[in-house]
Amino acid sequence: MAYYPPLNLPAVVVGLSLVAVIYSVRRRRTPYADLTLPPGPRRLPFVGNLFSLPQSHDWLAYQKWGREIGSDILHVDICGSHVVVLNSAVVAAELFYQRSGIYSDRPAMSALNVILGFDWVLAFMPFGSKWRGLRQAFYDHFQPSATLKYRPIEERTAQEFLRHLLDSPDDFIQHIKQLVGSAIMSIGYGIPVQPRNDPFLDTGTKALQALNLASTPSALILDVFPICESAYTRIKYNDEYSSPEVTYMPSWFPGASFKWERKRWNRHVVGMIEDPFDTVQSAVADGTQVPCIASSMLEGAQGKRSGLAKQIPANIHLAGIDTMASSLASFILSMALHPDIRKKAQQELDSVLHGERLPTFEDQAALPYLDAVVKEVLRWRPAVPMGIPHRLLTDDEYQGYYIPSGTTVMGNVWAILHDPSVYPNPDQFMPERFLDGTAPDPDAVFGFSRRACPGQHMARDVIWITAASILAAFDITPCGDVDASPESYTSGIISYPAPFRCTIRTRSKAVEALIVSVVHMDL
Ligand code: HEM
Repeated sequence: MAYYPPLNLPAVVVGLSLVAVIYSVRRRRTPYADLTLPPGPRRLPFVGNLFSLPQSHDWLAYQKWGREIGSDILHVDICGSHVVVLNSAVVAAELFYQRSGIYSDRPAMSALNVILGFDWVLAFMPFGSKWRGLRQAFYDHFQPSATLKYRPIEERTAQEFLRHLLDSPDDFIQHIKQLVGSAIMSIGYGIPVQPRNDPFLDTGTKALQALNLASTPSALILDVFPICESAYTRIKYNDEYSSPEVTYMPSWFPGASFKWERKRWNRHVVGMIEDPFDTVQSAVADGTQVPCIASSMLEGAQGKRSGLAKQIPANIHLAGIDTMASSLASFILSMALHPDIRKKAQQELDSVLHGERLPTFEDQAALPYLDAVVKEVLRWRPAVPMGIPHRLLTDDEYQGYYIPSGTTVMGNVWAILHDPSVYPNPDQFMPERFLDGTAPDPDAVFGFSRRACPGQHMARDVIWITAASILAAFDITPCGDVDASPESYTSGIISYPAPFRCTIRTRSKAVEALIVSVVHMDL
């Protein structure tokens, strides 16, 4: 549940008005002065759209505004700070892909980067040399051919998940988190996780709570102020992580309540990157380490020198855990609500496995319908529906509109994947759309261009093998009324289904025996 700290309203208005004046003076000096900004909702003087910003489910509000205005590019003004929202695949391609050199930066996200200490997170780093180095190292471990190495771990964790489901099917959400956490900790650190209250996963959960907290509108207001811009510039160009501007900011300053939040959350943010890495270092020293990304990087000179060995696995943990858990929860929800689709996917699985074994990645080519089901889950309920904001590096002109340097540019993943001209009847769950070649793959779910999710191949694999394993072994039916409406999902960077109940039963005694025989040795 997001927590919104109280705002000091008069201070907000005075501060923001000052910023608005600065921005309007800046604007008049540009060669784009005659062009208009993209269309958007009506703005008030100085504060712009500050008071009409969506309070929740931004992706739905921006989709609606776009339809009302009749434009798939929208402009929103927050006290002179510009936000542009892209509601279609075409505009996202033309800006994010064709002009990637200027549309791949990130906004300052001061509450996250400067105050809470998330400056090691690739997803929040400015477009620059530090980002490039980490992204390249990430790519080395997560390009398609490299991710094949992780498949045995993913198959094993999916089988363990079946065993947990067999023991306590009602706790399926807890088991999903355990499954994803187990895969990530094995691949990243070679560390097995505890069945309950695992210390590393618990620290990660708290750090992710802090992340949600610092992504609320009141925290993002910090970015409107030049003082934060200055702190950000130091980080960007001088590789500095301390920021006196923010540290000495008075407590009445809008958004500054996050300074005090630092005390509460920073130890979890730091613990998430330090604790498992310390464990790996000790195990390497005494020769007991299991091969994993952290240990392989520690063996390489580059990883040792630059801290990459610490940052890469922590980034997998932070970026991978809730995103994959959300998608798997949506998969279970979609299967509970669509028994015909579930049965069709199970028939396909039965024709390949004959009830004699559990699925492996070798079966993937023979299961096109299941593949389409997984794509439809990603499209129907995208885990990061508003994407992660990009930032424009220079002034730009598009379709006769002026887009100022520093604009925050959001690809509305939800609107793109629910565009009826690309995905007819977008609100319906219809895997068939991916079988007849009419619908493009829902790649936007993983973001755009140079910032697109580098973990997407692993994510697709984990979701696929888990979906195949569940359907091979279990029937899923709803318990009472289940609400899967877009509004029932949580708001925030990562969106999850509201808690729901369903009945998960093994399909036969034979498959039950199969699960026990495959997994009992590992538990
Ligand atoms: C269903 C699962 C996932 C979804 C829906 C997802 C989605 C996204 C999205 C939308 C972005 C932002 C892209 C942009 O800015 O345009 C992103 C970035 C990122 N993702 Fe994922 N992700 C998933 C799983 C993973 C996993 C498993 C990992 C790690 C192995 C990962 C690592 C990252 C990283 C490091 C970034 C930052 C990239 C950058 O800023 O350069 N993600 N992801």
